[in-house]
Order: sequence, then C-alpha cells, then structure tokens
Amino acid sequence: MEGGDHLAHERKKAQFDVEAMKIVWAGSRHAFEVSDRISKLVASDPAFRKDNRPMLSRKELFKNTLRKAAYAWKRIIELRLSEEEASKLRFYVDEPAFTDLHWGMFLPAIKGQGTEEQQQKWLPLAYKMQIIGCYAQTELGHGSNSSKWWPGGLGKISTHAVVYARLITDGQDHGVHGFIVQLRSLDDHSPLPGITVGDIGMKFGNGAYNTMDNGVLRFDHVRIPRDQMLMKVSQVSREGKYSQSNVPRQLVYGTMVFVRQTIVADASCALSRAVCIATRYSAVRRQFGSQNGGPETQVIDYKTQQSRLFPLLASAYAFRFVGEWLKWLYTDVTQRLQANDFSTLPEAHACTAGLKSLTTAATADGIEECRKLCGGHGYLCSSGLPELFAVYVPACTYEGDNTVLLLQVARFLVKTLSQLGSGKQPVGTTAYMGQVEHLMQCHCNVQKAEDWLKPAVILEAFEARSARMSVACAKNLSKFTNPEEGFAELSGDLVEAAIAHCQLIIVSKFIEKLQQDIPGKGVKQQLGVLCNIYALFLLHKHQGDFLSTGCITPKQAYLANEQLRALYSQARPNAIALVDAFNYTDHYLGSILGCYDGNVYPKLYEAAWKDPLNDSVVPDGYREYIWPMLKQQLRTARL
Ligand SMILES: CCCCCCCCCCCCCCCCCCCCCCCCCC(=O)SCCNC(=O)CCNC(=O)[C@H](O)C(C)(C)COP(=O)(O)OP(=O)(O)OC[C@H]1O[C@@H](n2cnc3c(N)ncnc32)[C@H](O)[C@@H]1OP(=O)(O)O
Ligand SMILES: Cc1cc2nc3c(=O)[nH]c(=O)nc-3n(C[C@H](O)[C@H](O)[C@H](O)COP(=O)(O)OP(=O)(O)OC[C@H]3O[C@@H](n4cnc5c(N)ncnc54)[C@H](O)[C@@H]3O)c2cc1C
Repeated sequence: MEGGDHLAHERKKAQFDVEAMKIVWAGSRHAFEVSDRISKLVASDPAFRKDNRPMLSRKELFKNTLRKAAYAWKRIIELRLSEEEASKLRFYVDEPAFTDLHWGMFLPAIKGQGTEEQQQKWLPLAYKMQIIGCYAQTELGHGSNSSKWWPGGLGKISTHAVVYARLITDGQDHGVHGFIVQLRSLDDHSPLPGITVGDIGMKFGNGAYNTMDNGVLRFDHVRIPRDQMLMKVSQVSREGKYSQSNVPRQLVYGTMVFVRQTIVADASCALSRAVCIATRYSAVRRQFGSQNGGPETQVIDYKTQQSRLFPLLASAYAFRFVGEWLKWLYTDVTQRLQANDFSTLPEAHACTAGLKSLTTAATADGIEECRKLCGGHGYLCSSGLPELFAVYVPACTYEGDNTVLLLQVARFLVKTLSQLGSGKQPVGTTAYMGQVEHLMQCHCNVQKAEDWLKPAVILEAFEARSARMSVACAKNLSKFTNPEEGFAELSGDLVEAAIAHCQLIIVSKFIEKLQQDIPGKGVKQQLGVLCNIYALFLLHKHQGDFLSTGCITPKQAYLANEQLRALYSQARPNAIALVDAFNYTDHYLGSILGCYDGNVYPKLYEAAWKDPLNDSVVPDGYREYIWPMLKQQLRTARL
C-alpha cells in the first residue's frame, strides 16, 4: 500500500471541525495564519534541513547551527519579519542556538533591570545583533565567587553577558546584582584581558542541545564601568555610595519569571509533538488480535495504549491553555510593575515557577512514554523521539531545578495561609484558600460515574485536596520552634502540596477556557472530553492524596476511573484529528513514525539505506579487525 493518505479513514472519523480546532490551538486566527505561513516557509527551505543532525560531529553540528542562525537572521531582515513572525521562524527552525539566550534572556534582563539610559544605550545594539549577549547566573560550584558554568551562548559566540555577581562596596556585601560585561573583542572575537572563556563540553544525546555552546567563564581583575551595573533596582553613585530604588529587590529575578512563562508554553509544543508522533503511529501500527482472518488490531485500539496516550494528548491541550493564561498573567504583572504596583509579583513568581516545574516534568516523562508507545521503532533516531527527549529533558533543570521551584511555591502557599489569620483575603490562584474552612470539611457528592463530568465537582475535589495538604503542612510546620528547620524537615510534604496546588491551577484554567465562546462544530465538546480526561487522569494517578485527605471515598475513586475509561472511548475516533489540529509540518515533526500520510514502513526502509553505515557493503574496519579474526578462527577450527 504505497502513496496516498494512509490515515484518511481515521481522519473521516472525526466528530469536530479540525480547521476550527487549529485556530483554538494557535490562540487566534491571526496566530494560526502566521504560524502556518512561517512553518511552510521553513519546511520548504533546504537550508533548514535537520535530519542529519544526529550524524554530525560536534564541530560540524555547531558550525551548521551558526550557518542556520546567520541565514535565519538574513531572511528575517529580507522578509521584514515582525517579532512575532521571527519568533515563529525560530520555533520551526527547531534548533537551540546562542540566539535563544540573546533574545530570550540577555535582552529581557536589560529591559527589566536596566535604567532608561541603559536601555537606550544597549538595546539598539542588541536588537540589531551588533552585540550578542548571554545570561550568566549559574556557578560551577556553589556561591557566587567561583566560575560561571552553563550559560548558553557563552562558550564560543557571545560578545557580552549579563553577569550575576555579588556587589561589594566599602567592604559591605549588597547581594547579587546584574552587570553587563563585554567578554570578547568586537574586532577579532578574542577574550578581553583577564577573561577566560570556553565551551563546557558535549552534552546528553547526539545533535540535541549540542548545537548550543554552554560555557565557562572566569574573571581575573576585570574592571567594568560603573554604569554597566543594571541600576533599575539599586544604584552605586560615582562616589561609590549604594542606594535602592523604591521597588522590590526580587525584580532582579524578573527575567526568570518571563522565561519560565515561555517554558510553560514550550512544554505544550514539545509534548504535542511527541503525542502527534505516537498517536499517528499507533493508528498505523497493527499488532496481534486478528479475528476471523481479518486485519490485526490497530494498537491505538488497545485500552492500555489509550490509557497511556490519551492523558498525554489531554495534557498537551491543558498545558496549551494554562500557557495562554500564564502569558496573560505575565503581561498583567508587567503592566502593574510599570505603574509601581508590585502586589501581584509573588503570585506571578509562584505560578511561573510551579507551572514550569509541573509542565516540564510531565513533558519530559511524556516524551519518553511516547517513545515506548511506538515500540522498537520509537528508539530509532528517525522516529524523532530520541532527539526530542534529549533536547527537552534539561528543561527540568534549567531556569531552576524543578524541586527547588516547587519549594518556592510551597513557601508562597504557607505564607498565604499564615496571612489568613490577619484577615488578608487571598486572590487569584489562591482565592480558594479563602474558603479553607469549607474545604476542610466538605464531602464530594459523586454517586454515579457521570457525576464526575460536572466541572464544579471536579474543582471542589481538587481545591479540597490542595487546601487540606497545605493546611496539614502548615500545622506540622507550627510544631517546630525554628521555622527553617521545619521547612527543611517537611520539604517532601511541602513539594507534594505545591504539586497539588499547581495541578489545581491547570485543571481550573482548562475549565475556564471551556466557559469561553468557542466556535466550530463539535470543538467545545471535544475539548470538554480532553478536560475531563486530564482532570480524572490526575485524580486517578494521585488517588492516594484524595483518599488520605478524605476528599473522596474509595467508591468515588472507583467511579472516576470508570468514567475515565468511557472518556477514552469518546476520544478514540477523534484522536488523529486532535493531533492534526496542532498543524505541524513533517519538517517540524522530524519523524517518520509521525508523518502526516502515515506511510511509515516504506519511509523507514528507505531511511535505513541512507545511513552512512550503508554507504558500502563492507564497512570500514572490517578488513582491519574482523577479517583477521575470522581467519584465525578458521585456522583454529582446522586444527
Ligand atoms: C538556529 C536557529 C536560530 C534562529 C534565529 C532566529 C533569531 C531571532 C529570533 C527572535 C525570537 C526570539 C526567540 C526567543 C526564544 C526564547 C527562548 C528562551 C530560551 C531559554 C532557555 C533557557 C536556558 C536556561 C537559562 C537558565 O537556566 S538561567 C539560570 C536560572 N537559574 C535559576 O533559575 C536558579 C533557581 N533558583 C532560584 O530561582 C532562587 O530563587 C534564586 C533566584 C537563585 C534566589 O535564591 P535565594 O537568594 O535563596 O532567595 P529565595 O529565598 O529563594 O527568595 C527570596 C525571595 O525572592 C522571591 N523570589 C525568588 N525568585 C523570584 C522570582 N523569579 N521572581 C520574584 N520573586 C522571586 C522568593 O519568593 C522570596 O520571597 P519572600 O519569601 O522573601 O517574600
Ligand atoms: C542545558 C542547560 C542550559 C543552561 N543554561 C543556562 C544559562 O543560560 N544561564 C545560566 O545562568 N544557567 C544555565 N543553566 C544552569 C541551570 O540554570 C542550573 O543548572 C539550574 O538552575 C540548577 O542549578 P544547579 O545545576 O546548581 O543544581 P543544584 O542546585 O546543584 O541541584 C542539584 C540537586 O540538588 C537539589 N537541591 C538543590 N537545592 C536544593 C534545596 N534548596 N532544597 C532541596 N533540594 C535542593 C536539586 O533538587 C537537585 O536534585 C543551564 C543548565 C542546563 C542543563
């Protein structure tokens, strides 16, 4: 069966308008059109080829990335792309590069922490890429006095960095501040005097994140002009006097709030990509289960396959919508900060940190699950999944280790609870804590499986679980005379409470999305199915929490699982259309298993022959090593 659309019969089963769903996924018709146009532009340009990445040596790979970055920049200028279009171009080129840190962290750090004057001086240079910057925060060892280690773009390319270091004036330590430091000559790219800089070495996986020059940096008596300290939050005068503006010190960490928000949006992209591959392949693949000599069963029809795949499909949509909301929250907090209203910064920090942690962890695990869902072929580089996994997993570590971030959320929750006593009403994502008395004693009234489809029932169960877990932590903490000792001792429980709170946010934002007007035949209904799958899957997975806190009974847990199975059956006919709605090109997916037409086997066969090992029938090394061995054995056998 060659050519044609091998998934056409699956596409016909869809019970909703796929084109309308594409717009919901993209966020708006405009966003869809931009994304669609740019994805095709990238896919049709051979300069953006990426299928050879796993085969290249580090040096070839890196040079190739530099070529692509320069070419991409040239196209951006030639085509006069807007910032939105350029971001989409970067997204579809699908290759981590120094440009990410330049645009994603160096520029935002100057915008967020630089004075007007500093912004006027540095931003135009950075926008035109006349300087290239990175973000140097992490150290090789602990403290802020050894060597910088890890910053992307630092190793080989950046001319400048925003370096985070302790500010000491008159012997007094004022804590960590950001400084713009020139690292390399703008003429011959050599490091400036006193600066040692280089790449930290090969990272996990072939291709993958090795396109990035993560670097090491040491300073030896390097002087920088005073006005290169980022001075929005605090200043040093010509006379060396330190002063602080009337803004919270935490603004120094503002770049992280911005980037974590983008990482949540990226999680939905990486997960949806893996899910698209696994779903299409699961519909193509037939294995066992033939009845009366008919065709074997498509593996997507096995309930076990569905119970592993569909929660990931639902998670991809859930992360998409929570990412959209987080972008709104970030825009809101930025506007408030500009008007000197800092009241929502702690919540924005807790939400970005917690959701970054949850979505990246689930996405990393989800990509690996998708590899397993594709059986043996998932392990081939041509499935696209090994490289996707290798490039994605550091998201659990960078921009803050996921556990460390959950501890930040836990601190925020404990603080919110402790302020209830003083009459301060929690708002935003912690508003439910205002009903803590009700949530501590409410009973779930689910009596039959379908009762679990009611949004109010789901929300109350998640709110009660989260509130009860946080309150239990707060009670246990109060038994310690030293709060920090208590926090350290109970950190495992605190992390679980933070997870419960963040899961509630994701579920509630999905439910809120469904309350909006969503056009398109059957679109809202399908999203409703996915929302319920997401919530009930979490409830099933964490039923220990729900049962031990007394939020639901064992019978209700059983009914939730029964409802979940029914939802999988509802999702099944729509599965292919739901991944088509991501509108990914075959170039972006980079996967034979996930190709749009489902013509997997001939393509796998063809790709195998393109492997360099198959360039010759007899491989290099055979004559040198194997042939003499065989000869030796023959001689021995004859003896
Ligand atoms: C080839 C193609 C080319 C195409 C070309 C196209 C060209 C054109 C294309 C154009 C397109 C552009 C594309 C762009 C792509 C972008 C992609 C981006 C990629 C990014 C990749 C990411 C890379 C990764 C980068 C990194 O990895 S960068 C390093 C990040 N490092 C961390 O993340 C450390 C974690 N640790 C903490 O975050 C700790 O928090 C710590 C802050 C240390 C403090 O720690 P400590 O001093 O101990 O203080 P605490 O006690 O913790 O906090 C004390 C008090 O402050 C509070 N508070 C702590 N935080 C914060 C905070 N944020 N905000 C607010 N408050 C905070 C806390 O609530 C507490 O409040 P209170 O309770 O007092 O009220
Ligand atoms: C691919 C990649 C790109 C990166 N890019 C950049 C960049 O551009 N710029 C930059 O500055 N940095 C960058 N980083 C560094 C990154 O931000 C750090 O690795 C990350 O913040 C984690 O810090 P760490 O490595 O010091 O881990 P550690 O803090 O040493 O964590 C090690 C372990 O200790 C645990 N742990 C640590 N502290 C606590 C605590 N308080 N309580 C409980 N457990 C704890 C963690 O959970 C973890 O299990 C990058 C890292 C990677 C992998």
